Amino acid sequence: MNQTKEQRILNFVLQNAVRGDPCSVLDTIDKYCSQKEWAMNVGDEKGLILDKTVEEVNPSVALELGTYCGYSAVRIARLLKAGAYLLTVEFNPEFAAIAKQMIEFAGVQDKVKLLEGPSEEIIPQLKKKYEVDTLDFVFLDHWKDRYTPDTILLQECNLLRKGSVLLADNIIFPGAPEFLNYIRNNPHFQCTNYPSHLEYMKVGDAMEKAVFLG
Ligand SMILES: Cn1ncc2cc([C@H](O)c3cccc(CNC(=O)c4cc(-c5ccc(F)cc5)cc(O)c4O)c3)ccc21
Ligand SMILES: [Mg+2]
Repeated sequence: MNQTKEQRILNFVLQNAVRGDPCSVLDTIDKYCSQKEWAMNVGDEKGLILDKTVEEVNPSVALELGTYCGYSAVRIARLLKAGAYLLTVEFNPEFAAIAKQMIEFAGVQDKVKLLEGPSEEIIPQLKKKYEVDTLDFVFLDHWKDRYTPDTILLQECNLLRKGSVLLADNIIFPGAPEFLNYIRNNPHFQCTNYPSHLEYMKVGDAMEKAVFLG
């Protein structure tokens, strides 16, 4: 049976990265996806913006929407303080299986809880089923037309508190115009744009940070 691209990425990591070393896993994925097969990981350039935001927020509880192969889950988890954790949501079972192995190989499995299912189902379960009070940090990287409804759902479920930080990928490419319009015209959010480039390409992209004002 032919391997999927995501399986090829995982195998390249298992054979070339250092087990238990998150940075080596990230570097190995970036090497494969820039030299062999492009894939929609946040990548090394936008990854630095993600790193700086996570370090600035220093979250106790973080949420990621769109795990894919686990690249940004590893990227976020490696920066979390003792006792802090990341909940990452993936609805595609193949991607979830790859990400689980990627996260375990990187050695960050104790800091990451991979939740399988669509965000619109998982978000309303976070308080009762996953014992979340509020979220300190949310990374949005799933379907771009879901950024706005899920941001609204997070507010409706009282999962944001004054100072909660959202960071959204792909504001320019593929683009999230409806989200940009929603969040920038919403008085409950303070927005900052971070111009960058599409992962592994010379194409322009950007990330948008939105701080919830309560
Ligand atoms: C509801 N729900 N709940 C959980 C959940 C999880 C998923 C999956 O993880 C998933 C699957 C497919 C696509 C995405 C979104 N990502 C993208 O579409 C993207 C595209 C490109 C790009 C750029 C240039 C191209 F030419 C083509 C694609 C660059 C990027 O960085 C991306 O993030 C996410 C989906 C819906 C989900
Ligand atoms: Mg993305």
